[in-house]
Amino acid sequence: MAVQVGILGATGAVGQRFIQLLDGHPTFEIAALTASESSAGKTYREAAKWRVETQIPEEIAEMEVGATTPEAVSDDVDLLFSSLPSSVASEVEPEFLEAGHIISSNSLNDRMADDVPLTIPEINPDHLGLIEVQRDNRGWDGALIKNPNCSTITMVPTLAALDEFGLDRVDVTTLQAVSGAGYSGVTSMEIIDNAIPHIGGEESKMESESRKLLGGFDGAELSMHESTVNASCNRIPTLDGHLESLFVDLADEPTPEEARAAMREYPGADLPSAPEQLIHVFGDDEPDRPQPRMDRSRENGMQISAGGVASTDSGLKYNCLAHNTIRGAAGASLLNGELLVEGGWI
Ligand SMILES: N[C@@H](CC=O)C(=O)O
Repeated sequence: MAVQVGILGATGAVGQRFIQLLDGHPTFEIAALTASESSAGKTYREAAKWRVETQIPEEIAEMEVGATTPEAVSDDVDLLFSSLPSSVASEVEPEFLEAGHIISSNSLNDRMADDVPLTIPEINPDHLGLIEVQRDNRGWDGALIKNPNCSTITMVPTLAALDEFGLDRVDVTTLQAVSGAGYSGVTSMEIIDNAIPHIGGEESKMESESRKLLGGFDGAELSMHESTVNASCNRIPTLDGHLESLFVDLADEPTPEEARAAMREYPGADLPSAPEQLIHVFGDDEPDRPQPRMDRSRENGMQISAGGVASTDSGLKYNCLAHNTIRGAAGASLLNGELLVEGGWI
């Protein structure tokens, strides 16, 4: 049986990635597309300036776009994906939740709320149990689940793999693609021949979300992971794919070989859109990988890459990379939607 899904904020950059990733999905069928009032009533083709490298699926191009209100979305829709700007999402998502909808959201609001699961299916699927706590607290029948920010998703799988060695401290510097800022987020005059050493709010997101993802859940409450995470975030003129350089302190001082093996062997998830292998790890013979253009599309853009693993005085250093608008945004919400189905929440 197909699961009927809707996309809130379907015309934006991440909304378009949802449409691309849902095309041909084995269980999810798009039944609703919403956008701002000015797009409501138009066909998707009229409402959206399509910017993804594949074509708009024909049946989606002709679908009518609705307003982003619970009244405009049929009760038959089983799952909503949200890629709304957080200022809109913080107003509108509660209205859908009170109307009983289940939302897998990429938006920033509520990611750090104590009763909202922030999940990466391969890392902390057990945190979905927070939905019961959320329903008790908020008194709604719906459910809200969030995925982390793209730059957090890029590094956390590698940290989860290394945590078996006792993760104490992480210092990360990012080189983030322009698509992370959304369409026209950074102008060509600002970014060509340049790098911008500031992305508003990004550092604190990486520092807090990563510790929630790696933290524990005892069935009632979450606890944050005890490590210290320091982030420095930079915008560079790549189109897609966030590259990050990490220095990590690990209590057990693994060798680079042991660290590479832990990352390679870290288990994936048995979900339709999950990569076969979560982390692709480059060896010493390819010290210049991963690279955004070469490695962001591995396993349909859903795989994380790591490389350059080497020892330091207090631990290890390495680089990692992920496709920010696929694995780091729409693909992350999609996987969380698949996790909700697998867990019987839908
Ligand atoms: N906040 C991120 C979004 C991810 O792609 C960024 O600015 O890059």
